[in-house]
Amino acid sequence: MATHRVSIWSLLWQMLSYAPRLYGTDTLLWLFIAGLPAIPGLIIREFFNTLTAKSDFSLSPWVWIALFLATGIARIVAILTGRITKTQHRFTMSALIRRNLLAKLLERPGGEPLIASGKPDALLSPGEAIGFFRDDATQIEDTVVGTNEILGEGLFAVGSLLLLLSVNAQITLFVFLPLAFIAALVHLLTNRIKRYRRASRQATQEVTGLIGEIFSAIQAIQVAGAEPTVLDRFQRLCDRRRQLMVQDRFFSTLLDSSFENLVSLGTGAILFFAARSMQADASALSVGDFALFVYYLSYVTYFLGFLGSFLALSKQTEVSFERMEGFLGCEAEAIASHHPLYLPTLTGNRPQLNALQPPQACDRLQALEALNLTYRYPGSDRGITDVCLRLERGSFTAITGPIGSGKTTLLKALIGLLPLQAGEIYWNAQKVTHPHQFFVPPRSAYTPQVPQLFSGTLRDNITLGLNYTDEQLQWAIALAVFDRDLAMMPDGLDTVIGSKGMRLSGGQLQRAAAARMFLRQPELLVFDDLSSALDIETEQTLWSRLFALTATWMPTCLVVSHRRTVLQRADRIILLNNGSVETIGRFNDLPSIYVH
Ligand SMILES: Nc1ncnc2c1ncn2[C@@H]1O[C@H](COP(=O)(O)OP(=O)(O)OP(=O)(O)O)[C@@H](O)[C@H]1O
Repeated sequence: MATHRVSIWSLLWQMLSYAPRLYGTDTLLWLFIAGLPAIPGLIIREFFNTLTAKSDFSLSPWVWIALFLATGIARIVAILTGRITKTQHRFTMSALIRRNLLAKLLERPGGEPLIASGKPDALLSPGEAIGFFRDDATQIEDTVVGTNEILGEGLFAVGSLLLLLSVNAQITLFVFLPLAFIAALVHLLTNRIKRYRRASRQATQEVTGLIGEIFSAIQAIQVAGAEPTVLDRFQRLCDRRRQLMVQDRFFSTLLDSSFENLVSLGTGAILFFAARSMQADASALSVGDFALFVYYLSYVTYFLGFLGSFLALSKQTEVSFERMEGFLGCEAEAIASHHPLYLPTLTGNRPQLNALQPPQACDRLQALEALNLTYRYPGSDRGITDVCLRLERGSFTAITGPIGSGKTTLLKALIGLLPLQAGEIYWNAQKVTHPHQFFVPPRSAYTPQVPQLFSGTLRDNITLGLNYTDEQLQWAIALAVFDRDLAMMPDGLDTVIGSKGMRLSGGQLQRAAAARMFLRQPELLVFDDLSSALDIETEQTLWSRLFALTATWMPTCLVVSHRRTVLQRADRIILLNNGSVETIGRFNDLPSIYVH
């Protein structure tokens, strides 16, 4: 969990030092874009002074007009180029945030529920989590890329201010009046700015979450005839979001317009005093000086309004970082940390990603021991308590027990998909300190009750991008008893299996996921209820093929099952009840009610 708050400015600095050359080029261009309008002011002064015969240059007014147009064209070219660098920098910034968010999410134990703001009762659906990748990443992107615009505008505002001071210092000092008001206003309203932003983000998250749930449960909604109820809830959430978004936007716009009005009032006051001073002493300000004053004043005042909006934006960006800290349970610096992104460069070069290599062999599993494993789901007393188990090399251990007795929780806690609240795990008598990083191929592989497959080809789903030969693939597929199914697929391994593997049956999904495990030849195979999707014969064939291999590869198996044939085959059975071990033994040791 985040322990100290890092300042938003230090985070922005961290972000913009990620691509210094790109940022530098973009900043230069924006200095140009912001600075070029300063030149017409001087031209205008000389133009008017030429007309009133007070110019030091004896040039025709047409020369000034031509120069005026040339500056305009130069600015258009700078803006066009600046747009290219700005776009590149913009997407680099949000890509870095998204990359870090994803990396942090993948570092977490995979089975741990997603929670917002570190509160166990604020569970998040995957749809809700998308808000961090979309809205918060974009918010940060906007602020980072806004820094060089504010820098450009600021630099030239300071230049203009110096010029104004040289023309008439007394009048110019009034410029600082609106600035003081703006700073005070932002300071005073910081909490409110952040509160409104938090509420609107939360409401958006809820709507996105419900959309995600509706899409994943569309069939269940139709079967239950729940469309009106779901739509009603959707409408209520949308209404709430509308109100909170309007509140947030209204407040931001109100702030922006307050800044502009403050600035306009300041401008009015300055012009009033300038006019009075001209009336009192005609030599104090020439017509050209007055024109120059008006021109540069708008330049300074525009910056003041912009600065006010940027300060408010930075407060809203603080909310984005705080939300991400709460969601990921890490410091904000980690969210802005530097890592390669492999994005195409401005010149179109696309950096090459290193090809992923299959996992290398690890130390052989001789014995896996777990002592007093305990995990209870956040905000409930359900889970597992003080579970001990020992798996010997090449053994076949089955976990069984009534529905909800904690079988899945035990598997997940053992292999680090859920963070342990108590207990210890030993691999060959060595303590495992980070199970979620340790129990991955080639040490261990796991197939959950509902395996996760992705839209793509069968080959991609089994290899997951690693370099395996077709021969290795065919071997793993045959081992998973998927060979006959594959033979009937017209495109073979290149068959596209649809979103989440929806074109496969439940049994095919399970066996495709099993092939993915076998391909990596892990020391430990963990299956959660393979029996639920396979008929007895197919499951028997799978185990027989697996055990026939012991000469080349001797995996240790830990499986959840209720099936009699599996329990009879098991070297050891762990019977769970209500989250605790009731019996450990062999098939004949089980109480008769558990033997189907
Ligand atoms: N994410 C969760 N949040 C809160 N409670 C949960 C969560 N997941 C599971 N539980 C509860 O923890 C207990 C153990 O669940 P678990 O899924 O481990 O049981 P199981 O024995 O695998 O059940 P089944 O045979 O139905 O697969 C159950 O009472 C369940 O309701």
